[in-house]
Amino acid sequence: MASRPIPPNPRASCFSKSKAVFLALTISATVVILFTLAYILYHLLYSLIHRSRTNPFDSAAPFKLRKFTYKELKSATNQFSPENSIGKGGSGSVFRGILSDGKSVAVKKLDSSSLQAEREFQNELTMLVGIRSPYVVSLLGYCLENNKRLLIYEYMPNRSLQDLLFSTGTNFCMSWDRRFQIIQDVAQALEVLHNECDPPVIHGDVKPSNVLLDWDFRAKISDFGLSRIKVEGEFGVEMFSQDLGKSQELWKSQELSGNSNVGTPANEMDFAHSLQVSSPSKNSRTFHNWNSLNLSSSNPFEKFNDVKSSGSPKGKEVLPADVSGEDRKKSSYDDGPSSAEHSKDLDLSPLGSDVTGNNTKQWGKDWWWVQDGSGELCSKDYVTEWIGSQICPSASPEWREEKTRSPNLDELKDANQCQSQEFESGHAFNEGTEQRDRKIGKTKPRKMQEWWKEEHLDEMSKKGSRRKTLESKMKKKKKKSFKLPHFHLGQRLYMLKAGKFGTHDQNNRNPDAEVSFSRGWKKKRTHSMGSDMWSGDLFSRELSSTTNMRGTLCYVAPEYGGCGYLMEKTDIYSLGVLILVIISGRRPLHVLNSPMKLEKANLVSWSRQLAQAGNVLELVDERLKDAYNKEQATLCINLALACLQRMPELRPDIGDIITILRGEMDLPPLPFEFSPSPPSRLFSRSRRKQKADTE
Ligand SMILES: Nc1ncnc2c1ncn2[C@@H]1O[C@H](COP(=O)(O)OP(=O)(O)OP(=O)(O)O)[C@@H](O)[C@H]1O
Repeated sequence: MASRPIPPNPRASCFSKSKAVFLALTISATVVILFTLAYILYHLLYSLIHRSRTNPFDSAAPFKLRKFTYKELKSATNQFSPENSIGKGGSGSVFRGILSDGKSVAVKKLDSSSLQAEREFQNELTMLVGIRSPYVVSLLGYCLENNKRLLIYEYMPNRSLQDLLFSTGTNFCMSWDRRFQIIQDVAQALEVLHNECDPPVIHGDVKPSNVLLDWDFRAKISDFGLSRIKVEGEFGVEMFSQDLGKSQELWKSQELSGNSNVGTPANEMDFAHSLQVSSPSKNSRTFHNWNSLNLSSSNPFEKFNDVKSSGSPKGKEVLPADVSGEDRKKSSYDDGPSSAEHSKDLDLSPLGSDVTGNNTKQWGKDWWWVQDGSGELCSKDYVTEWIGSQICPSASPEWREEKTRSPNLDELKDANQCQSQEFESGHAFNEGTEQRDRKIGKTKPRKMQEWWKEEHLDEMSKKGSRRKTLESKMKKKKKKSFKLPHFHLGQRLYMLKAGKFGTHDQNNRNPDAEVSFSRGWKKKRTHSMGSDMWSGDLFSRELSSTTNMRGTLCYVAPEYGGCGYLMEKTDIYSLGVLILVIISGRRPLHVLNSPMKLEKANLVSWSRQLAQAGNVLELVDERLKDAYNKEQATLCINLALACLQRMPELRPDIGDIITILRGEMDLPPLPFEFSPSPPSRLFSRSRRKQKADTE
C-alpha cells in the first residue's frame, strides 16, 4: 500500500518563522550591545592612556610604591624606639629605620585618631607617587594595617632646615654658600612642582621643617600633606586676574609707584564677592606684569665667596641658648604639646563641633595653630607674645627690661579690648593708648605703638568709612545660607562670655554663636584682603570647611588664608619668608626673652623697613660676620621681598625666580608696601565692640 505524503502543517511553519525572527532579533541586539560595550571600553582605555603624565591617580604612574607590613617597620625602627625618633610633626612622629636590605629610611607614623593625619596620608600617597625629582623627597612606600598608617621616605641624614638653622645646642652656623644653595634648591623644587608637573602641584606648606637636607646639604622639599593639584580653571586661580581687575590695577600702580602709604583700594572690598561669584575658566594663568617691570639692577652673580662660617650663635631665640643637643631634641620633640594639643589649650570655639559633627578644634590644628617646627613655643605663647610685642604695654622698652614671662591669655584679652578702642580714629588711638597705660600704671607713649599706628591707621580709617556701603551692599546679596561654626579667637569668646558686645553689633551677632556663610563674607568685606601677617584671616576661617583650613603661621600667604584655593603664588609667598629665614637665621616671628629692638620681631616687616632704609644687609645672620657674598645676599633679600608682595600677581613666578637666582635676569625695582599687619581684623572688630560698650 502506497503511503500518502503528509501535508505540511501550517502552524509548524509559522512557528519556525517566528523562531527565526526571534533569533535574528536576539543576535542583532547582542551585536549592538557588544558594539556599545566595545565602544565604551575603547574610550575608557583611550582616556586612561592619554591621561596627564604626573596625574597621581594614574594607574600607569611610573613609580610603584612598596607596601610594607607593620611588623617589618617595627623591626626596622627597633620597635619605634625613642632613640630612633628623628622628628615630630603635627600629624605624627618620624623615626629612622633600617630595612632588612640595609637601606636607611624615614618612617612617619601618623596619629591614628587624627583627621589631619588621615588627610596627610592620602595626600602624600596621591601626590608623591607621581613625582620623582632630585629636589623632592621620595616616598618609597606605605603601610596600612587596621588603624595604623605609616609612610616610608628616603632618609635625609641632615634632617630639616629648621633643625639646621635653629640648632641652639651647637655652634654650627651655616655658611653663606650653603644657604644660597639651599635657596636655589628649594626654588628648583617649586619649579618642578609648578612647572614640570602636569597638572601643577602646589605645595601649600613651604617652611624650614619641610626642607630636608641630604648628605651634601642639598635641599629637598617634603611633606605634601597640605598640597593640592591645581585644577585648570579652579576659580581661585583666576580670581585675581579678572574679578579683581580694577583693584588689582590700582594696587599695582600704587605698588609700582613706590607708594607705601596707601590704603586699600575700594574695589578690594569686593574680594569676597568675587570669590563667591567667580566662575571657572580655562584662562587661569594670567600672570602679566613681572616681566614688564623695569629691570634695573646689575648682575649680582660673581664668584661665590668661600665662606667658612664660625662664631657662636647669638642669644636670639626663645629657646634657652645653652640647651644641649639632647635637651634640644627633647624640647623639640617631647616637651611642647603638639599643635593639636595647643588648639585644645586655647579653646577658640564656643562650639564643640560644627554642624556636621566634626570637631571644630581641628580647624585650629590644621591651620591657625600649626607653627613652624619644633615646638619651642606653644602656640598660645606664640600668639600672645606676638600680639603682646605689637600692641601690649608689655612690649614697651620698660617692659622689655622687666619682663621674663609671656603675657597670658587674660592679658591678651585685655590688650584686645584696649586695642578695640584705638583705631576708630587717629584721635582714639591716643585715647586707647592712655587708657591701656592707665591700666598698667604707665603713661609714656611707646615707640612701637606709634609704629603700629603709622602702619595701620590709614587702612583702618578707610575701612571704617567703607563699612556702611558694604553692609548695605551685602544686605542685597544676602541669601538663605547654611550655618557654619564660627572659629572664634579667644578674644571673641571672651566678649561673648562676658556679654561685652556692643549694641551696634547686635545685628552681626548670632546668639547661638554660629556664623552664617553670608555673614562670614560680610565680615571679610570690611577687611583688607592682604594686610594680615597672620595671613589666612578671620574671613577665611568663617567661610571654609574644615578640610580646607591649613597652612603654617607666618608662612601662609595672605590671600590664601585657609580658603582652600591654593595658587602657585601662595607657595611663592612662603618661599619669600623662607629665604628671609635662611639668610637671617631667624624665625619669622622672633620673640625674645632678651632685650632686642621690637622692630626686628617680625622678620618680614623688619626686612621691608630695612629695604626702605636701603640697608637690607643688616638682615644677614650676624654669625656670618662678613663672610658672605653681599651681592647675592642683596639679591636674595630683594627677591624675597618681591615674593612677599600682597598682590599675588605681583610676585614673580617660579621660573623667573630661578632665572633671577641664576643671574640671568635682573630683579625689578622693589615696591614699598605696608608691612603685613598684625591681626588687625581681630582688633578692628573688637575695637568697634568695645567702643559701643563704652558708649
Ligand atoms: N625623610 C626624612 N629624613 C629625615 N628626617 C625627616 C624626614 N622626614 C621628616 N624628618 C624629620 O621629622 C621632622 C618632622 O617632620 P613632619 O613632616 O612630620 O613634620 P613637620 O613638617 O615638622 O610639621 P607639620 O607636619 O606639622 O607641618 C622634620 O622636621 C624632620 O626633622
